[in-house]
Amino acid sequence: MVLETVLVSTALKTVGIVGSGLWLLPLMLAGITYHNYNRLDPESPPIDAKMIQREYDFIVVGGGSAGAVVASRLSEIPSWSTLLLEAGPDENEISDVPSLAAYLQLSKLDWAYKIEPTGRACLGMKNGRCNWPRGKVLGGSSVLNYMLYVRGNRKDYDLWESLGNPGWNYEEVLKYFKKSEDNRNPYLAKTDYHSSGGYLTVQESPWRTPLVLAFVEAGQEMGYDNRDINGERQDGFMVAQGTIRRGTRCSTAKAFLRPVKLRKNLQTALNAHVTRLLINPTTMRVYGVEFVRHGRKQIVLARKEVILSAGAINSPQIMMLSGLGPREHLQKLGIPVLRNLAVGDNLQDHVGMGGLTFLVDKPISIVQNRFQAFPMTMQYITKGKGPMTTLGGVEGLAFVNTIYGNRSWPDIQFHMAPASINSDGGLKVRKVLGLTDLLYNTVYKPIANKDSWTMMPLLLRPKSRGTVRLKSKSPFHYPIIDANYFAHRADIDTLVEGAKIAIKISQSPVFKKFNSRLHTIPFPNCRDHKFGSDAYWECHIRTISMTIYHPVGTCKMGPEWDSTAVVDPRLRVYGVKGLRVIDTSIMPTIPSGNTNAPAIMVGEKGADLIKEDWLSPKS
Ligand SMILES: Cc1cc2nc3c(=O)[nH]c(=O)nc-3n(C[C@H](O)[C@H](O)[C@H](O)COP(=O)(O)OP(=O)(O)OC[C@H]3O[C@@H](n4cnc5c(N)ncnc54)[C@H](O)[C@@H]3O)c2cc1C
Repeated sequence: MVLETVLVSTALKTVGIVGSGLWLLPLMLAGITYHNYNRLDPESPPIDAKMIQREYDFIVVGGGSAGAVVASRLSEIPSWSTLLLEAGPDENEISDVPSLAAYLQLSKLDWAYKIEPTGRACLGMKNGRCNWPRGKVLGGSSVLNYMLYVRGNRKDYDLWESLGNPGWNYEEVLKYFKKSEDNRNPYLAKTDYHSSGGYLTVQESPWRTPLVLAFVEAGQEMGYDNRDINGERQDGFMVAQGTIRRGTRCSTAKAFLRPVKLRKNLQTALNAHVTRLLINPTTMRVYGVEFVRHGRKQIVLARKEVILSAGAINSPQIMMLSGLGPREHLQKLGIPVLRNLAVGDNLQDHVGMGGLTFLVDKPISIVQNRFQAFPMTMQYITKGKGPMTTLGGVEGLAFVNTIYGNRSWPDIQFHMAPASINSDGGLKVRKVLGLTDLLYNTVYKPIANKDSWTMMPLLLRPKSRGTVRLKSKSPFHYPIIDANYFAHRADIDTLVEGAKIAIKISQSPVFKKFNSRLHTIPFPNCRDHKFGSDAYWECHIRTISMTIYHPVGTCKMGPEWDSTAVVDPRLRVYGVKGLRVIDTSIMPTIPSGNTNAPAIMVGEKGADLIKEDWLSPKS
């Protein structure tokens, strides 16, 4: 009876989260419950604090990739008390499953943002607007992400330091990447660039298709090495590493918060939406935050500091709601300006070309309706193996350079997946992308459920810059996000070159074994251009302009003389006492690679900066 109740309630809860179209859920949930997964897991979920004290030493706003790290590390000091406020709930059984990553988008664990239409990008999405998922859950976007573990290029961090940020060069940040890491692939763990024993588990998915091996071999045929792209050099091809543990997702909440949940000096409050900072306008000191929890407005005070780790959209939103931001914008909304700062500027994201599809003749790709629910689910539950452990479908990664880049600092990344938009028969992927019916029905429906694979060329260092602005004074109105993709001509030119390299890779001899060929139904809005010409690829890129969800830069770190800087190199907000920002928004330029590991690195380093500032004899 107890078992049945648990099953039914978990199933109902989950179906509410991911929709009812998922045929394998009941089976999976039965298996998970039968094996009493929670009890076997040495790290059971964190404790949601019912009662919140009046005052803490530190308040961390947002328990995402960076915030979870900050809260965990601050609570290592027994005499400091820390409160972590997170707007979303805890993770669930579905978010644990690596292959179901896309199913979390547009669910209640997603802020479900959309960017403004520009007419230059996202033309194949409904109303010309791309979806911008962000995790609204403990663990933040590390719960929604595709788990790819990528650090970026050493030159990214050397650049940060050269912009006036001492302590942020590659050698310095490498220490922090390694501090977090527990790499479980021995061939990587033993190198100088990786480590074992940290909180964050990193390993390859235990399952792969022959297509990823062909991808790596094709890279070699093109003159690129099969190498650890997080190691000495970045250019090359490899089977992806991911933040997974025993075949399931290792979010930052699992990695950094669960092991320390019994510490008396750390409290975590879920479903606590921070609405503004409390700032004394005379002293310009932040002394607490206001938040809404279960419909009730509350305040909590900070003795030492408030740390904003709400991510690249919400950290600037909270600052602007509190009177810290661009003067004219705040005045227009009637928000008293406490400090004129370039908050919300400098928005950068990796935009890529989605939908490039190659068909193959052999049954070697991921085709949703071919996978057998029962054996696949049992393999996942009992052994942590099989297709359900694939990193959101992505198997291979590569860094290459176009004619505009160079080998030591590649300008294009490829994500290779043994599936494409057609592989689930139109059930989910087209929806999370927000594709128009015309585009899907014309191009992808004719090949629905056919064996295929994709490569997504991604622009690593865009020149275009966007903004985040408030829609209104209400903390519950979504901010206006203008990604401003392709404002700069060079961005589109580089991506077109990336597309051509991708096609060359797909034509290499190794892929011929599978009779791999480009899917050539033209996009309806691109028919005026000759298929395969530069102009056609440009039109394709502007039609399925794909974010891979890496917004950064909106509370830029920089030296005092840089008028666009919001935080100093110790991540303290200029002109305000007791306030730091520690998340992807501080990045002055976007790293050349996926941003989760860099966000965790920022969390690690940020926590150490706080410790240095409060514990050194001088302070
Ligand atoms: C769908 C998707 C796929 C991705 N795939 C990858 C990948 O494979 N590899 C990779 O490296 N990167 C990936 N990324 C990017 C990566 O996950 C992010 O860059 C990283 O998680 C950002 O970390 P953060 O700490 O800046 O913000 P987040 O992790 O987003 O954390 C912000 C937290 O603050 C909370 N919050 C926001 N506002 C408030 C408020 N007002 N009050 C209280 N709490 C608040 C949020 O709910 C959230 O928990 C992906 C991202 C997404 C969305």
